[in-house]
Amino acid sequence: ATWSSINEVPKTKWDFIIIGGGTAGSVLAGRLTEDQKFNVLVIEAGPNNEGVLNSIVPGLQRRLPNSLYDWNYTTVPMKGFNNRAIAYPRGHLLGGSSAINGMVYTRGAASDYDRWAKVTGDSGWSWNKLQPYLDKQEKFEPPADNHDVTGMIDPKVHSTTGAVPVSIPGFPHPGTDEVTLAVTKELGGEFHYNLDWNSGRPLGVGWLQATIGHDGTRSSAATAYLTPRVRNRKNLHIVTETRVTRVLQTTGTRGLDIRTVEIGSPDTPDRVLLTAAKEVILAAGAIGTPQILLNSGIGDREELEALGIPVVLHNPSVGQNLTDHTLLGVSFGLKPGAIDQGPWANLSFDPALQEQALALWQTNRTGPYVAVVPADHIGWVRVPENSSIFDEFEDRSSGPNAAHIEMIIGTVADTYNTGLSMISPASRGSLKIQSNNPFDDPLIDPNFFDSDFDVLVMREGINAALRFADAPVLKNITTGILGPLANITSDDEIDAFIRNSAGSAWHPVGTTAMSPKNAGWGVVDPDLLVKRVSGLRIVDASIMPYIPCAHTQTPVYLIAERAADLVKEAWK
Ligand SMILES: Cc1cc2nc3c(=O)[nH]c(=O)nc-3n(C[C@H](O)[C@H](O)[C@H](O)COP(=O)(O)OP(=O)(O)OC[C@H]3O[C@@H](n4cnc5c(N)ncnc54)[C@H](O)[C@@H]3O)c2cc1C
Repeated sequence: ATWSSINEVPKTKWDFIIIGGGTAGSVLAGRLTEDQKFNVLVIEAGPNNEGVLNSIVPGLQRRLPNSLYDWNYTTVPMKGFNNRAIAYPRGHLLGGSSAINGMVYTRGAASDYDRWAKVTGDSGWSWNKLQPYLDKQEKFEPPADNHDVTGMIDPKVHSTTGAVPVSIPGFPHPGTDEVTLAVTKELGGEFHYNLDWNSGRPLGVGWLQATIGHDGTRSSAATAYLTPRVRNRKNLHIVTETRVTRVLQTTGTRGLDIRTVEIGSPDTPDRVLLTAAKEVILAAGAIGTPQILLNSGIGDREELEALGIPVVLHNPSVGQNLTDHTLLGVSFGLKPGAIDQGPWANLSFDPALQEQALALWQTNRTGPYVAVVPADHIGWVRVPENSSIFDEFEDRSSGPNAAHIEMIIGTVADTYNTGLSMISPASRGSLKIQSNNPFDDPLIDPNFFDSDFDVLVMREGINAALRFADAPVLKNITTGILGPLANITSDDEIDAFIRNSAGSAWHPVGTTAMSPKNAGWGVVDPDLLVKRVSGLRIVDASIMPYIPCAHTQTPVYLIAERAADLVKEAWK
């Protein structure tokens, strides 16, 4: 059942307490309670996801950041961003960030996972060994408008039997799509048509896939794994609007046995303590998880002591290695009438059209709101092999089939857009706490563009967008690049523009990274148990040692699906 106060939850013996009912937490809750002998409690800080219209209708996604369903964080000012601080949304409801995200469904390159396997010494994290978990995770369905997807995806690399409905856009944009596909034919090479970039070999341009199924509705970890049937299980209890402040040594145990969870609210000094018989599983995400560990005295000794927090375990890796992708919009003007965009061309700006789109969605799940944005393709490209970048810097991508840059391609009104993401970053940031008050916001420092490599690759991304737009079919109908890039040519000016304009793709990972079992760095072992502690596991985006060249929800789903098996195996 789902409750909204810890006082309502029946008192019982919990085998597992999951902190955070987000993307990973929902998967774990659903999978662990398949075994009736496990009694599971999920504690989620945000509200229930059920009935939250903005989270249900894909086209209303943009209303979720900076709302009640967002933690509403801001980063620290970042030097590489010319001292800009930026908003940093994180999901604050059941389903977590999967319930507020952009729904793009990407897996990255096979070599991204093989790199995890290599650095952790656990082949279980390799692309091949993770395939069964992809099968359990994905439920590929026909798109909302039922169009034939032959030639638009490779069915061999998709599962139709997993938990999370996935499809390609159910409201395509024929005029734009025709142009984009014509570019792939004209240019080929780095922009060749890739039938399915979710095959482990992403390079090229192919159709966008999203966690939106046949019903034109967002699938989140909560809608897919915490279905009404699952919530009815006697061995699953979910409590929302309840915040975990710390994890604690369990009374009567020796060594560092941490299976006790402290719940609190800023409105009262009262705290509730709950203990799990088997494990506490931290799934509070790349920001929440290290924050709870630091509040609990697990982190760098000197920094904790400076805040007056008693040190439980000295581990300077906690909160380090924060890695994220940067984003930069690059647009080209379209000649009037060059692409027939139908009646919805101004949807993004026109409230009357937005009302019509919502009405259509509500009537029969059709219209533009079955998709999140009017973009139907993604291109994945590499910096050319002969680029001088590699004279100075080592390549940070996971291998020759991994991408450095992502281009999200579509049109809005009279602009043809290539949203660029720098997805092979060298920069690493950190997550720290600013006081011993667990309710204070953490200090989030993605440290974007700390490394010049990242700026140079982003500049190469702009060059790639220019090469793309130079295809005759596009060149004929566009008026050139828009914004400041139209008037600047020197590398220094371009770099300044990048540092002044880029944002985040909202993909923070790596703040409690996994490392080999006896490594002197890292926070969790390859089985995701916290090093030098018993009873405490971490399952979420924090454990990634490297960020994949992918939007991060699918990698999190894979981590959580495998983790569920690791936990079941440990307690069978
Ligand atoms: C705006 C936005 C757009 C994105 N777009 C995409 C996209 O299009 N495609 C994609 O693949 N990825 C996208 N991502 C990234 C992706 O959604 C995340 O990487 C992924 O969902 C993270 O999963 P997680 O389980 O690690 O954390 P989350 O899903 O964030 O879950 C953490 C949960 O823990 C809860 N929690 C935190 N602290 C506490 C506490 N102290 N007590 C109790 N509960 C707590 C949170 O409320 C949350 O529910 C986007 C993210 C955002 C924010």
